[in-house]
Amino acid sequence: MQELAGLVRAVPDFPTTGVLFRDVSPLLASASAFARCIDALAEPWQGLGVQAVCGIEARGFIFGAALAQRLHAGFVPLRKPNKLPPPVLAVDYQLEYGSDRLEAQREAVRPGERVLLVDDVLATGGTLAAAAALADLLGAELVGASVVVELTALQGRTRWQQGTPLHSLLRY
Ligand SMILES: O=P(O)(O)OC[C@H]1O[C@H](OP(=O)(O)OP(=O)(O)O)[C@H](O)[C@@H]1O
Ligand SMILES: Nc1ncnc2[nH]cnc12
Repeated sequence: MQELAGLVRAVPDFPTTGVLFRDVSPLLASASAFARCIDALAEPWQGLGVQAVCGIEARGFIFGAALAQRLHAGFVPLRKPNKLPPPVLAVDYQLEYGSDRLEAQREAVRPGERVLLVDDVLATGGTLAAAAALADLLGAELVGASVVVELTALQGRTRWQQGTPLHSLLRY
């Protein structure tokens, strides 16, 4: 985990002044670190019958697609507005630096399908909470969520639903 942490770059004042951006690009660029990261993300969910991994645009797609393969699950993209053809379901949310909307195709998940949410970073928790609300709208059974980086000072975990597992690999 130490090696993975060393491959997340801290970038001050990006994308706006006052934000310390955690950049996972160096981790992705290392074949061994990326593989270890996917191993570690998959570990808590082995044997829990995850049927679909829902990755959050954009960086959540990278980790989510690889994790879906590792868990022998399908992949469902949760996308920013106006990217998916209709019919879609949508949830609006606030970010550390702005507001946004997540959309999923209405038929993307079968009712009761066991889904796992994946993203690169948990900051204020708005994105992951919106993804959980979207999974609910889709009629999915939410098994839990995994993120690579948790920014603990922003207390995003307090916006996560109690009783549903939320795993993070690296905490700052
Ligand atoms: O916990 P929160 O405060 O909601 O923030 C976390 C979200 O912010 C970033 O995404 P961003 O919207 O910047 O999009 P990107 O992945 O397309 O760069 C990150 O990838 C998470 O999805
Ligand atoms: N500080 C941060 N670094 C990387 N991604 C983020 N998403 C929200 N806040 C972020």
